[in-house]
Amino acid sequence: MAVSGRQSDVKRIEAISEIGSARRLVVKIGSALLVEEGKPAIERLNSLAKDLATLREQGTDIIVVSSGAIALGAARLRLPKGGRASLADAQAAASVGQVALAQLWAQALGDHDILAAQMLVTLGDLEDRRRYLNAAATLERLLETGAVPVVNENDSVATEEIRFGDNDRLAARVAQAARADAVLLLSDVDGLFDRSPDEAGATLIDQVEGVTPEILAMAGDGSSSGLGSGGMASKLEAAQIAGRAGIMLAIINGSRLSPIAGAIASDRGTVFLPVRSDSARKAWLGGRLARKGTLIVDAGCVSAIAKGASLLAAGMTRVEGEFQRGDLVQVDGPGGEGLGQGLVEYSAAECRAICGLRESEQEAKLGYAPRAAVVHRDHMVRS
Ligand SMILES: Nc1ncnc2c1ncn2[C@@H]1O[C@H](COP(=O)(O)OP(=O)(O)O)[C@@H](O)[C@H]1O
Ligand SMILES: N[C@@H](CCC(=O)OP(=O)(O)O)C(=O)O
Repeated sequence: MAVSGRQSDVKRIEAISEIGSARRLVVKIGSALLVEEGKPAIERLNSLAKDLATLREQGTDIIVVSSGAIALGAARLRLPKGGRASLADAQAAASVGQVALAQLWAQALGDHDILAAQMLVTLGDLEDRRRYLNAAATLERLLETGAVPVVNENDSVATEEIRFGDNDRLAARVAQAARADAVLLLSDVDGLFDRSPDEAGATLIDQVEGVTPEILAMAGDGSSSGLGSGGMASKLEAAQIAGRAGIMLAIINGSRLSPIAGAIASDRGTVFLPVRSDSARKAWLGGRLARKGTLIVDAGCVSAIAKGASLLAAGMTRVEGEFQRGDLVQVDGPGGEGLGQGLVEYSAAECRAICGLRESEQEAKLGYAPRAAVVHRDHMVRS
């Protein structure tokens, strides 16, 4: 069973109307769509399950990423603020709500003779390469058996600093792990608008090629519709993660009945075209989220990195954060512009000691022969 290797077996899909031809599809549904006033939105869930069953009959593997545990659990436990008043509340609510959520999916998919398989993951499960490959293998096996994995974050154990918090980025990471061709994020809006859809004159963007700073600005402060946590900002981050892995991502309106069939028929929504197809390992690295620190580099280093060179100590001007050798760090240019991220070859203290030094000057500071680079190009992914 191949779970690593290149992403080249991902089929290139460029329009919502082509979703039906996807070999493997991840569909994410948010809390706001699945839970209404503390109760499951059964009609919507059943209609979505019917769409998913149709796609499966046509030969598309389906993975569901479903939010809603906290919202459902909070209503059952009568917790304030939808269970989000504190981390402890959210974790308790998720424990109670996840049982209900799994039952709902088992029933909705079961009506179409499809077995639902619950899979709860934490950020750490997908950040560590070995655990990531293990999760990938589980997904692969489940799909082989014909079950539909229903994935959610394991909210009852995930801690604040190391959690996704939104299921948009989780969906993109799952798509990468499963080598899916496309991700559909179901929202309560038709897609990405050029400004908040509540503002007069807001226009739907049909297609995005590369999530630029201008595109990111359209999501505003990232606030969401209420029950959810990610807002449009986390959907754009998800698009970046998927795009880097060569996977198309689309945002469509999930509030209507038969949302996927409707979006395929009308081709309405926002499509984020895959920007490149990194190797599976580089795509995994680029999609990692838990950065431990930042290395700031000078203009010369910016152009060297742009040409594919490694990050050398001589080009480093500042080191932020505390990290150990092998940790993931962000790499920024002199103006704070994000250049990429990679696995660092030194601890933060060692980086500070050799910051700005040439190779010949480093040994005296380190007490041992310096390594080839601070971040080697093979372990760096550009933004
Ligand atoms: N530029 C934008 N385009 C579309 N929606 C936006 C934009 N800026 C902010 N939003 C808000 O993002 C919300 C969708 O995110 P969210 O509520 O987190 O959904 P979900 O719970 O489905 O993940 C929309 O209802 C809208 O209010
Ligand atoms: N994992 C959480 C959902 C996180 C979240 O709020 O996601 P979303 O509603 O998609 O913005 C839950 O099941 O309640």
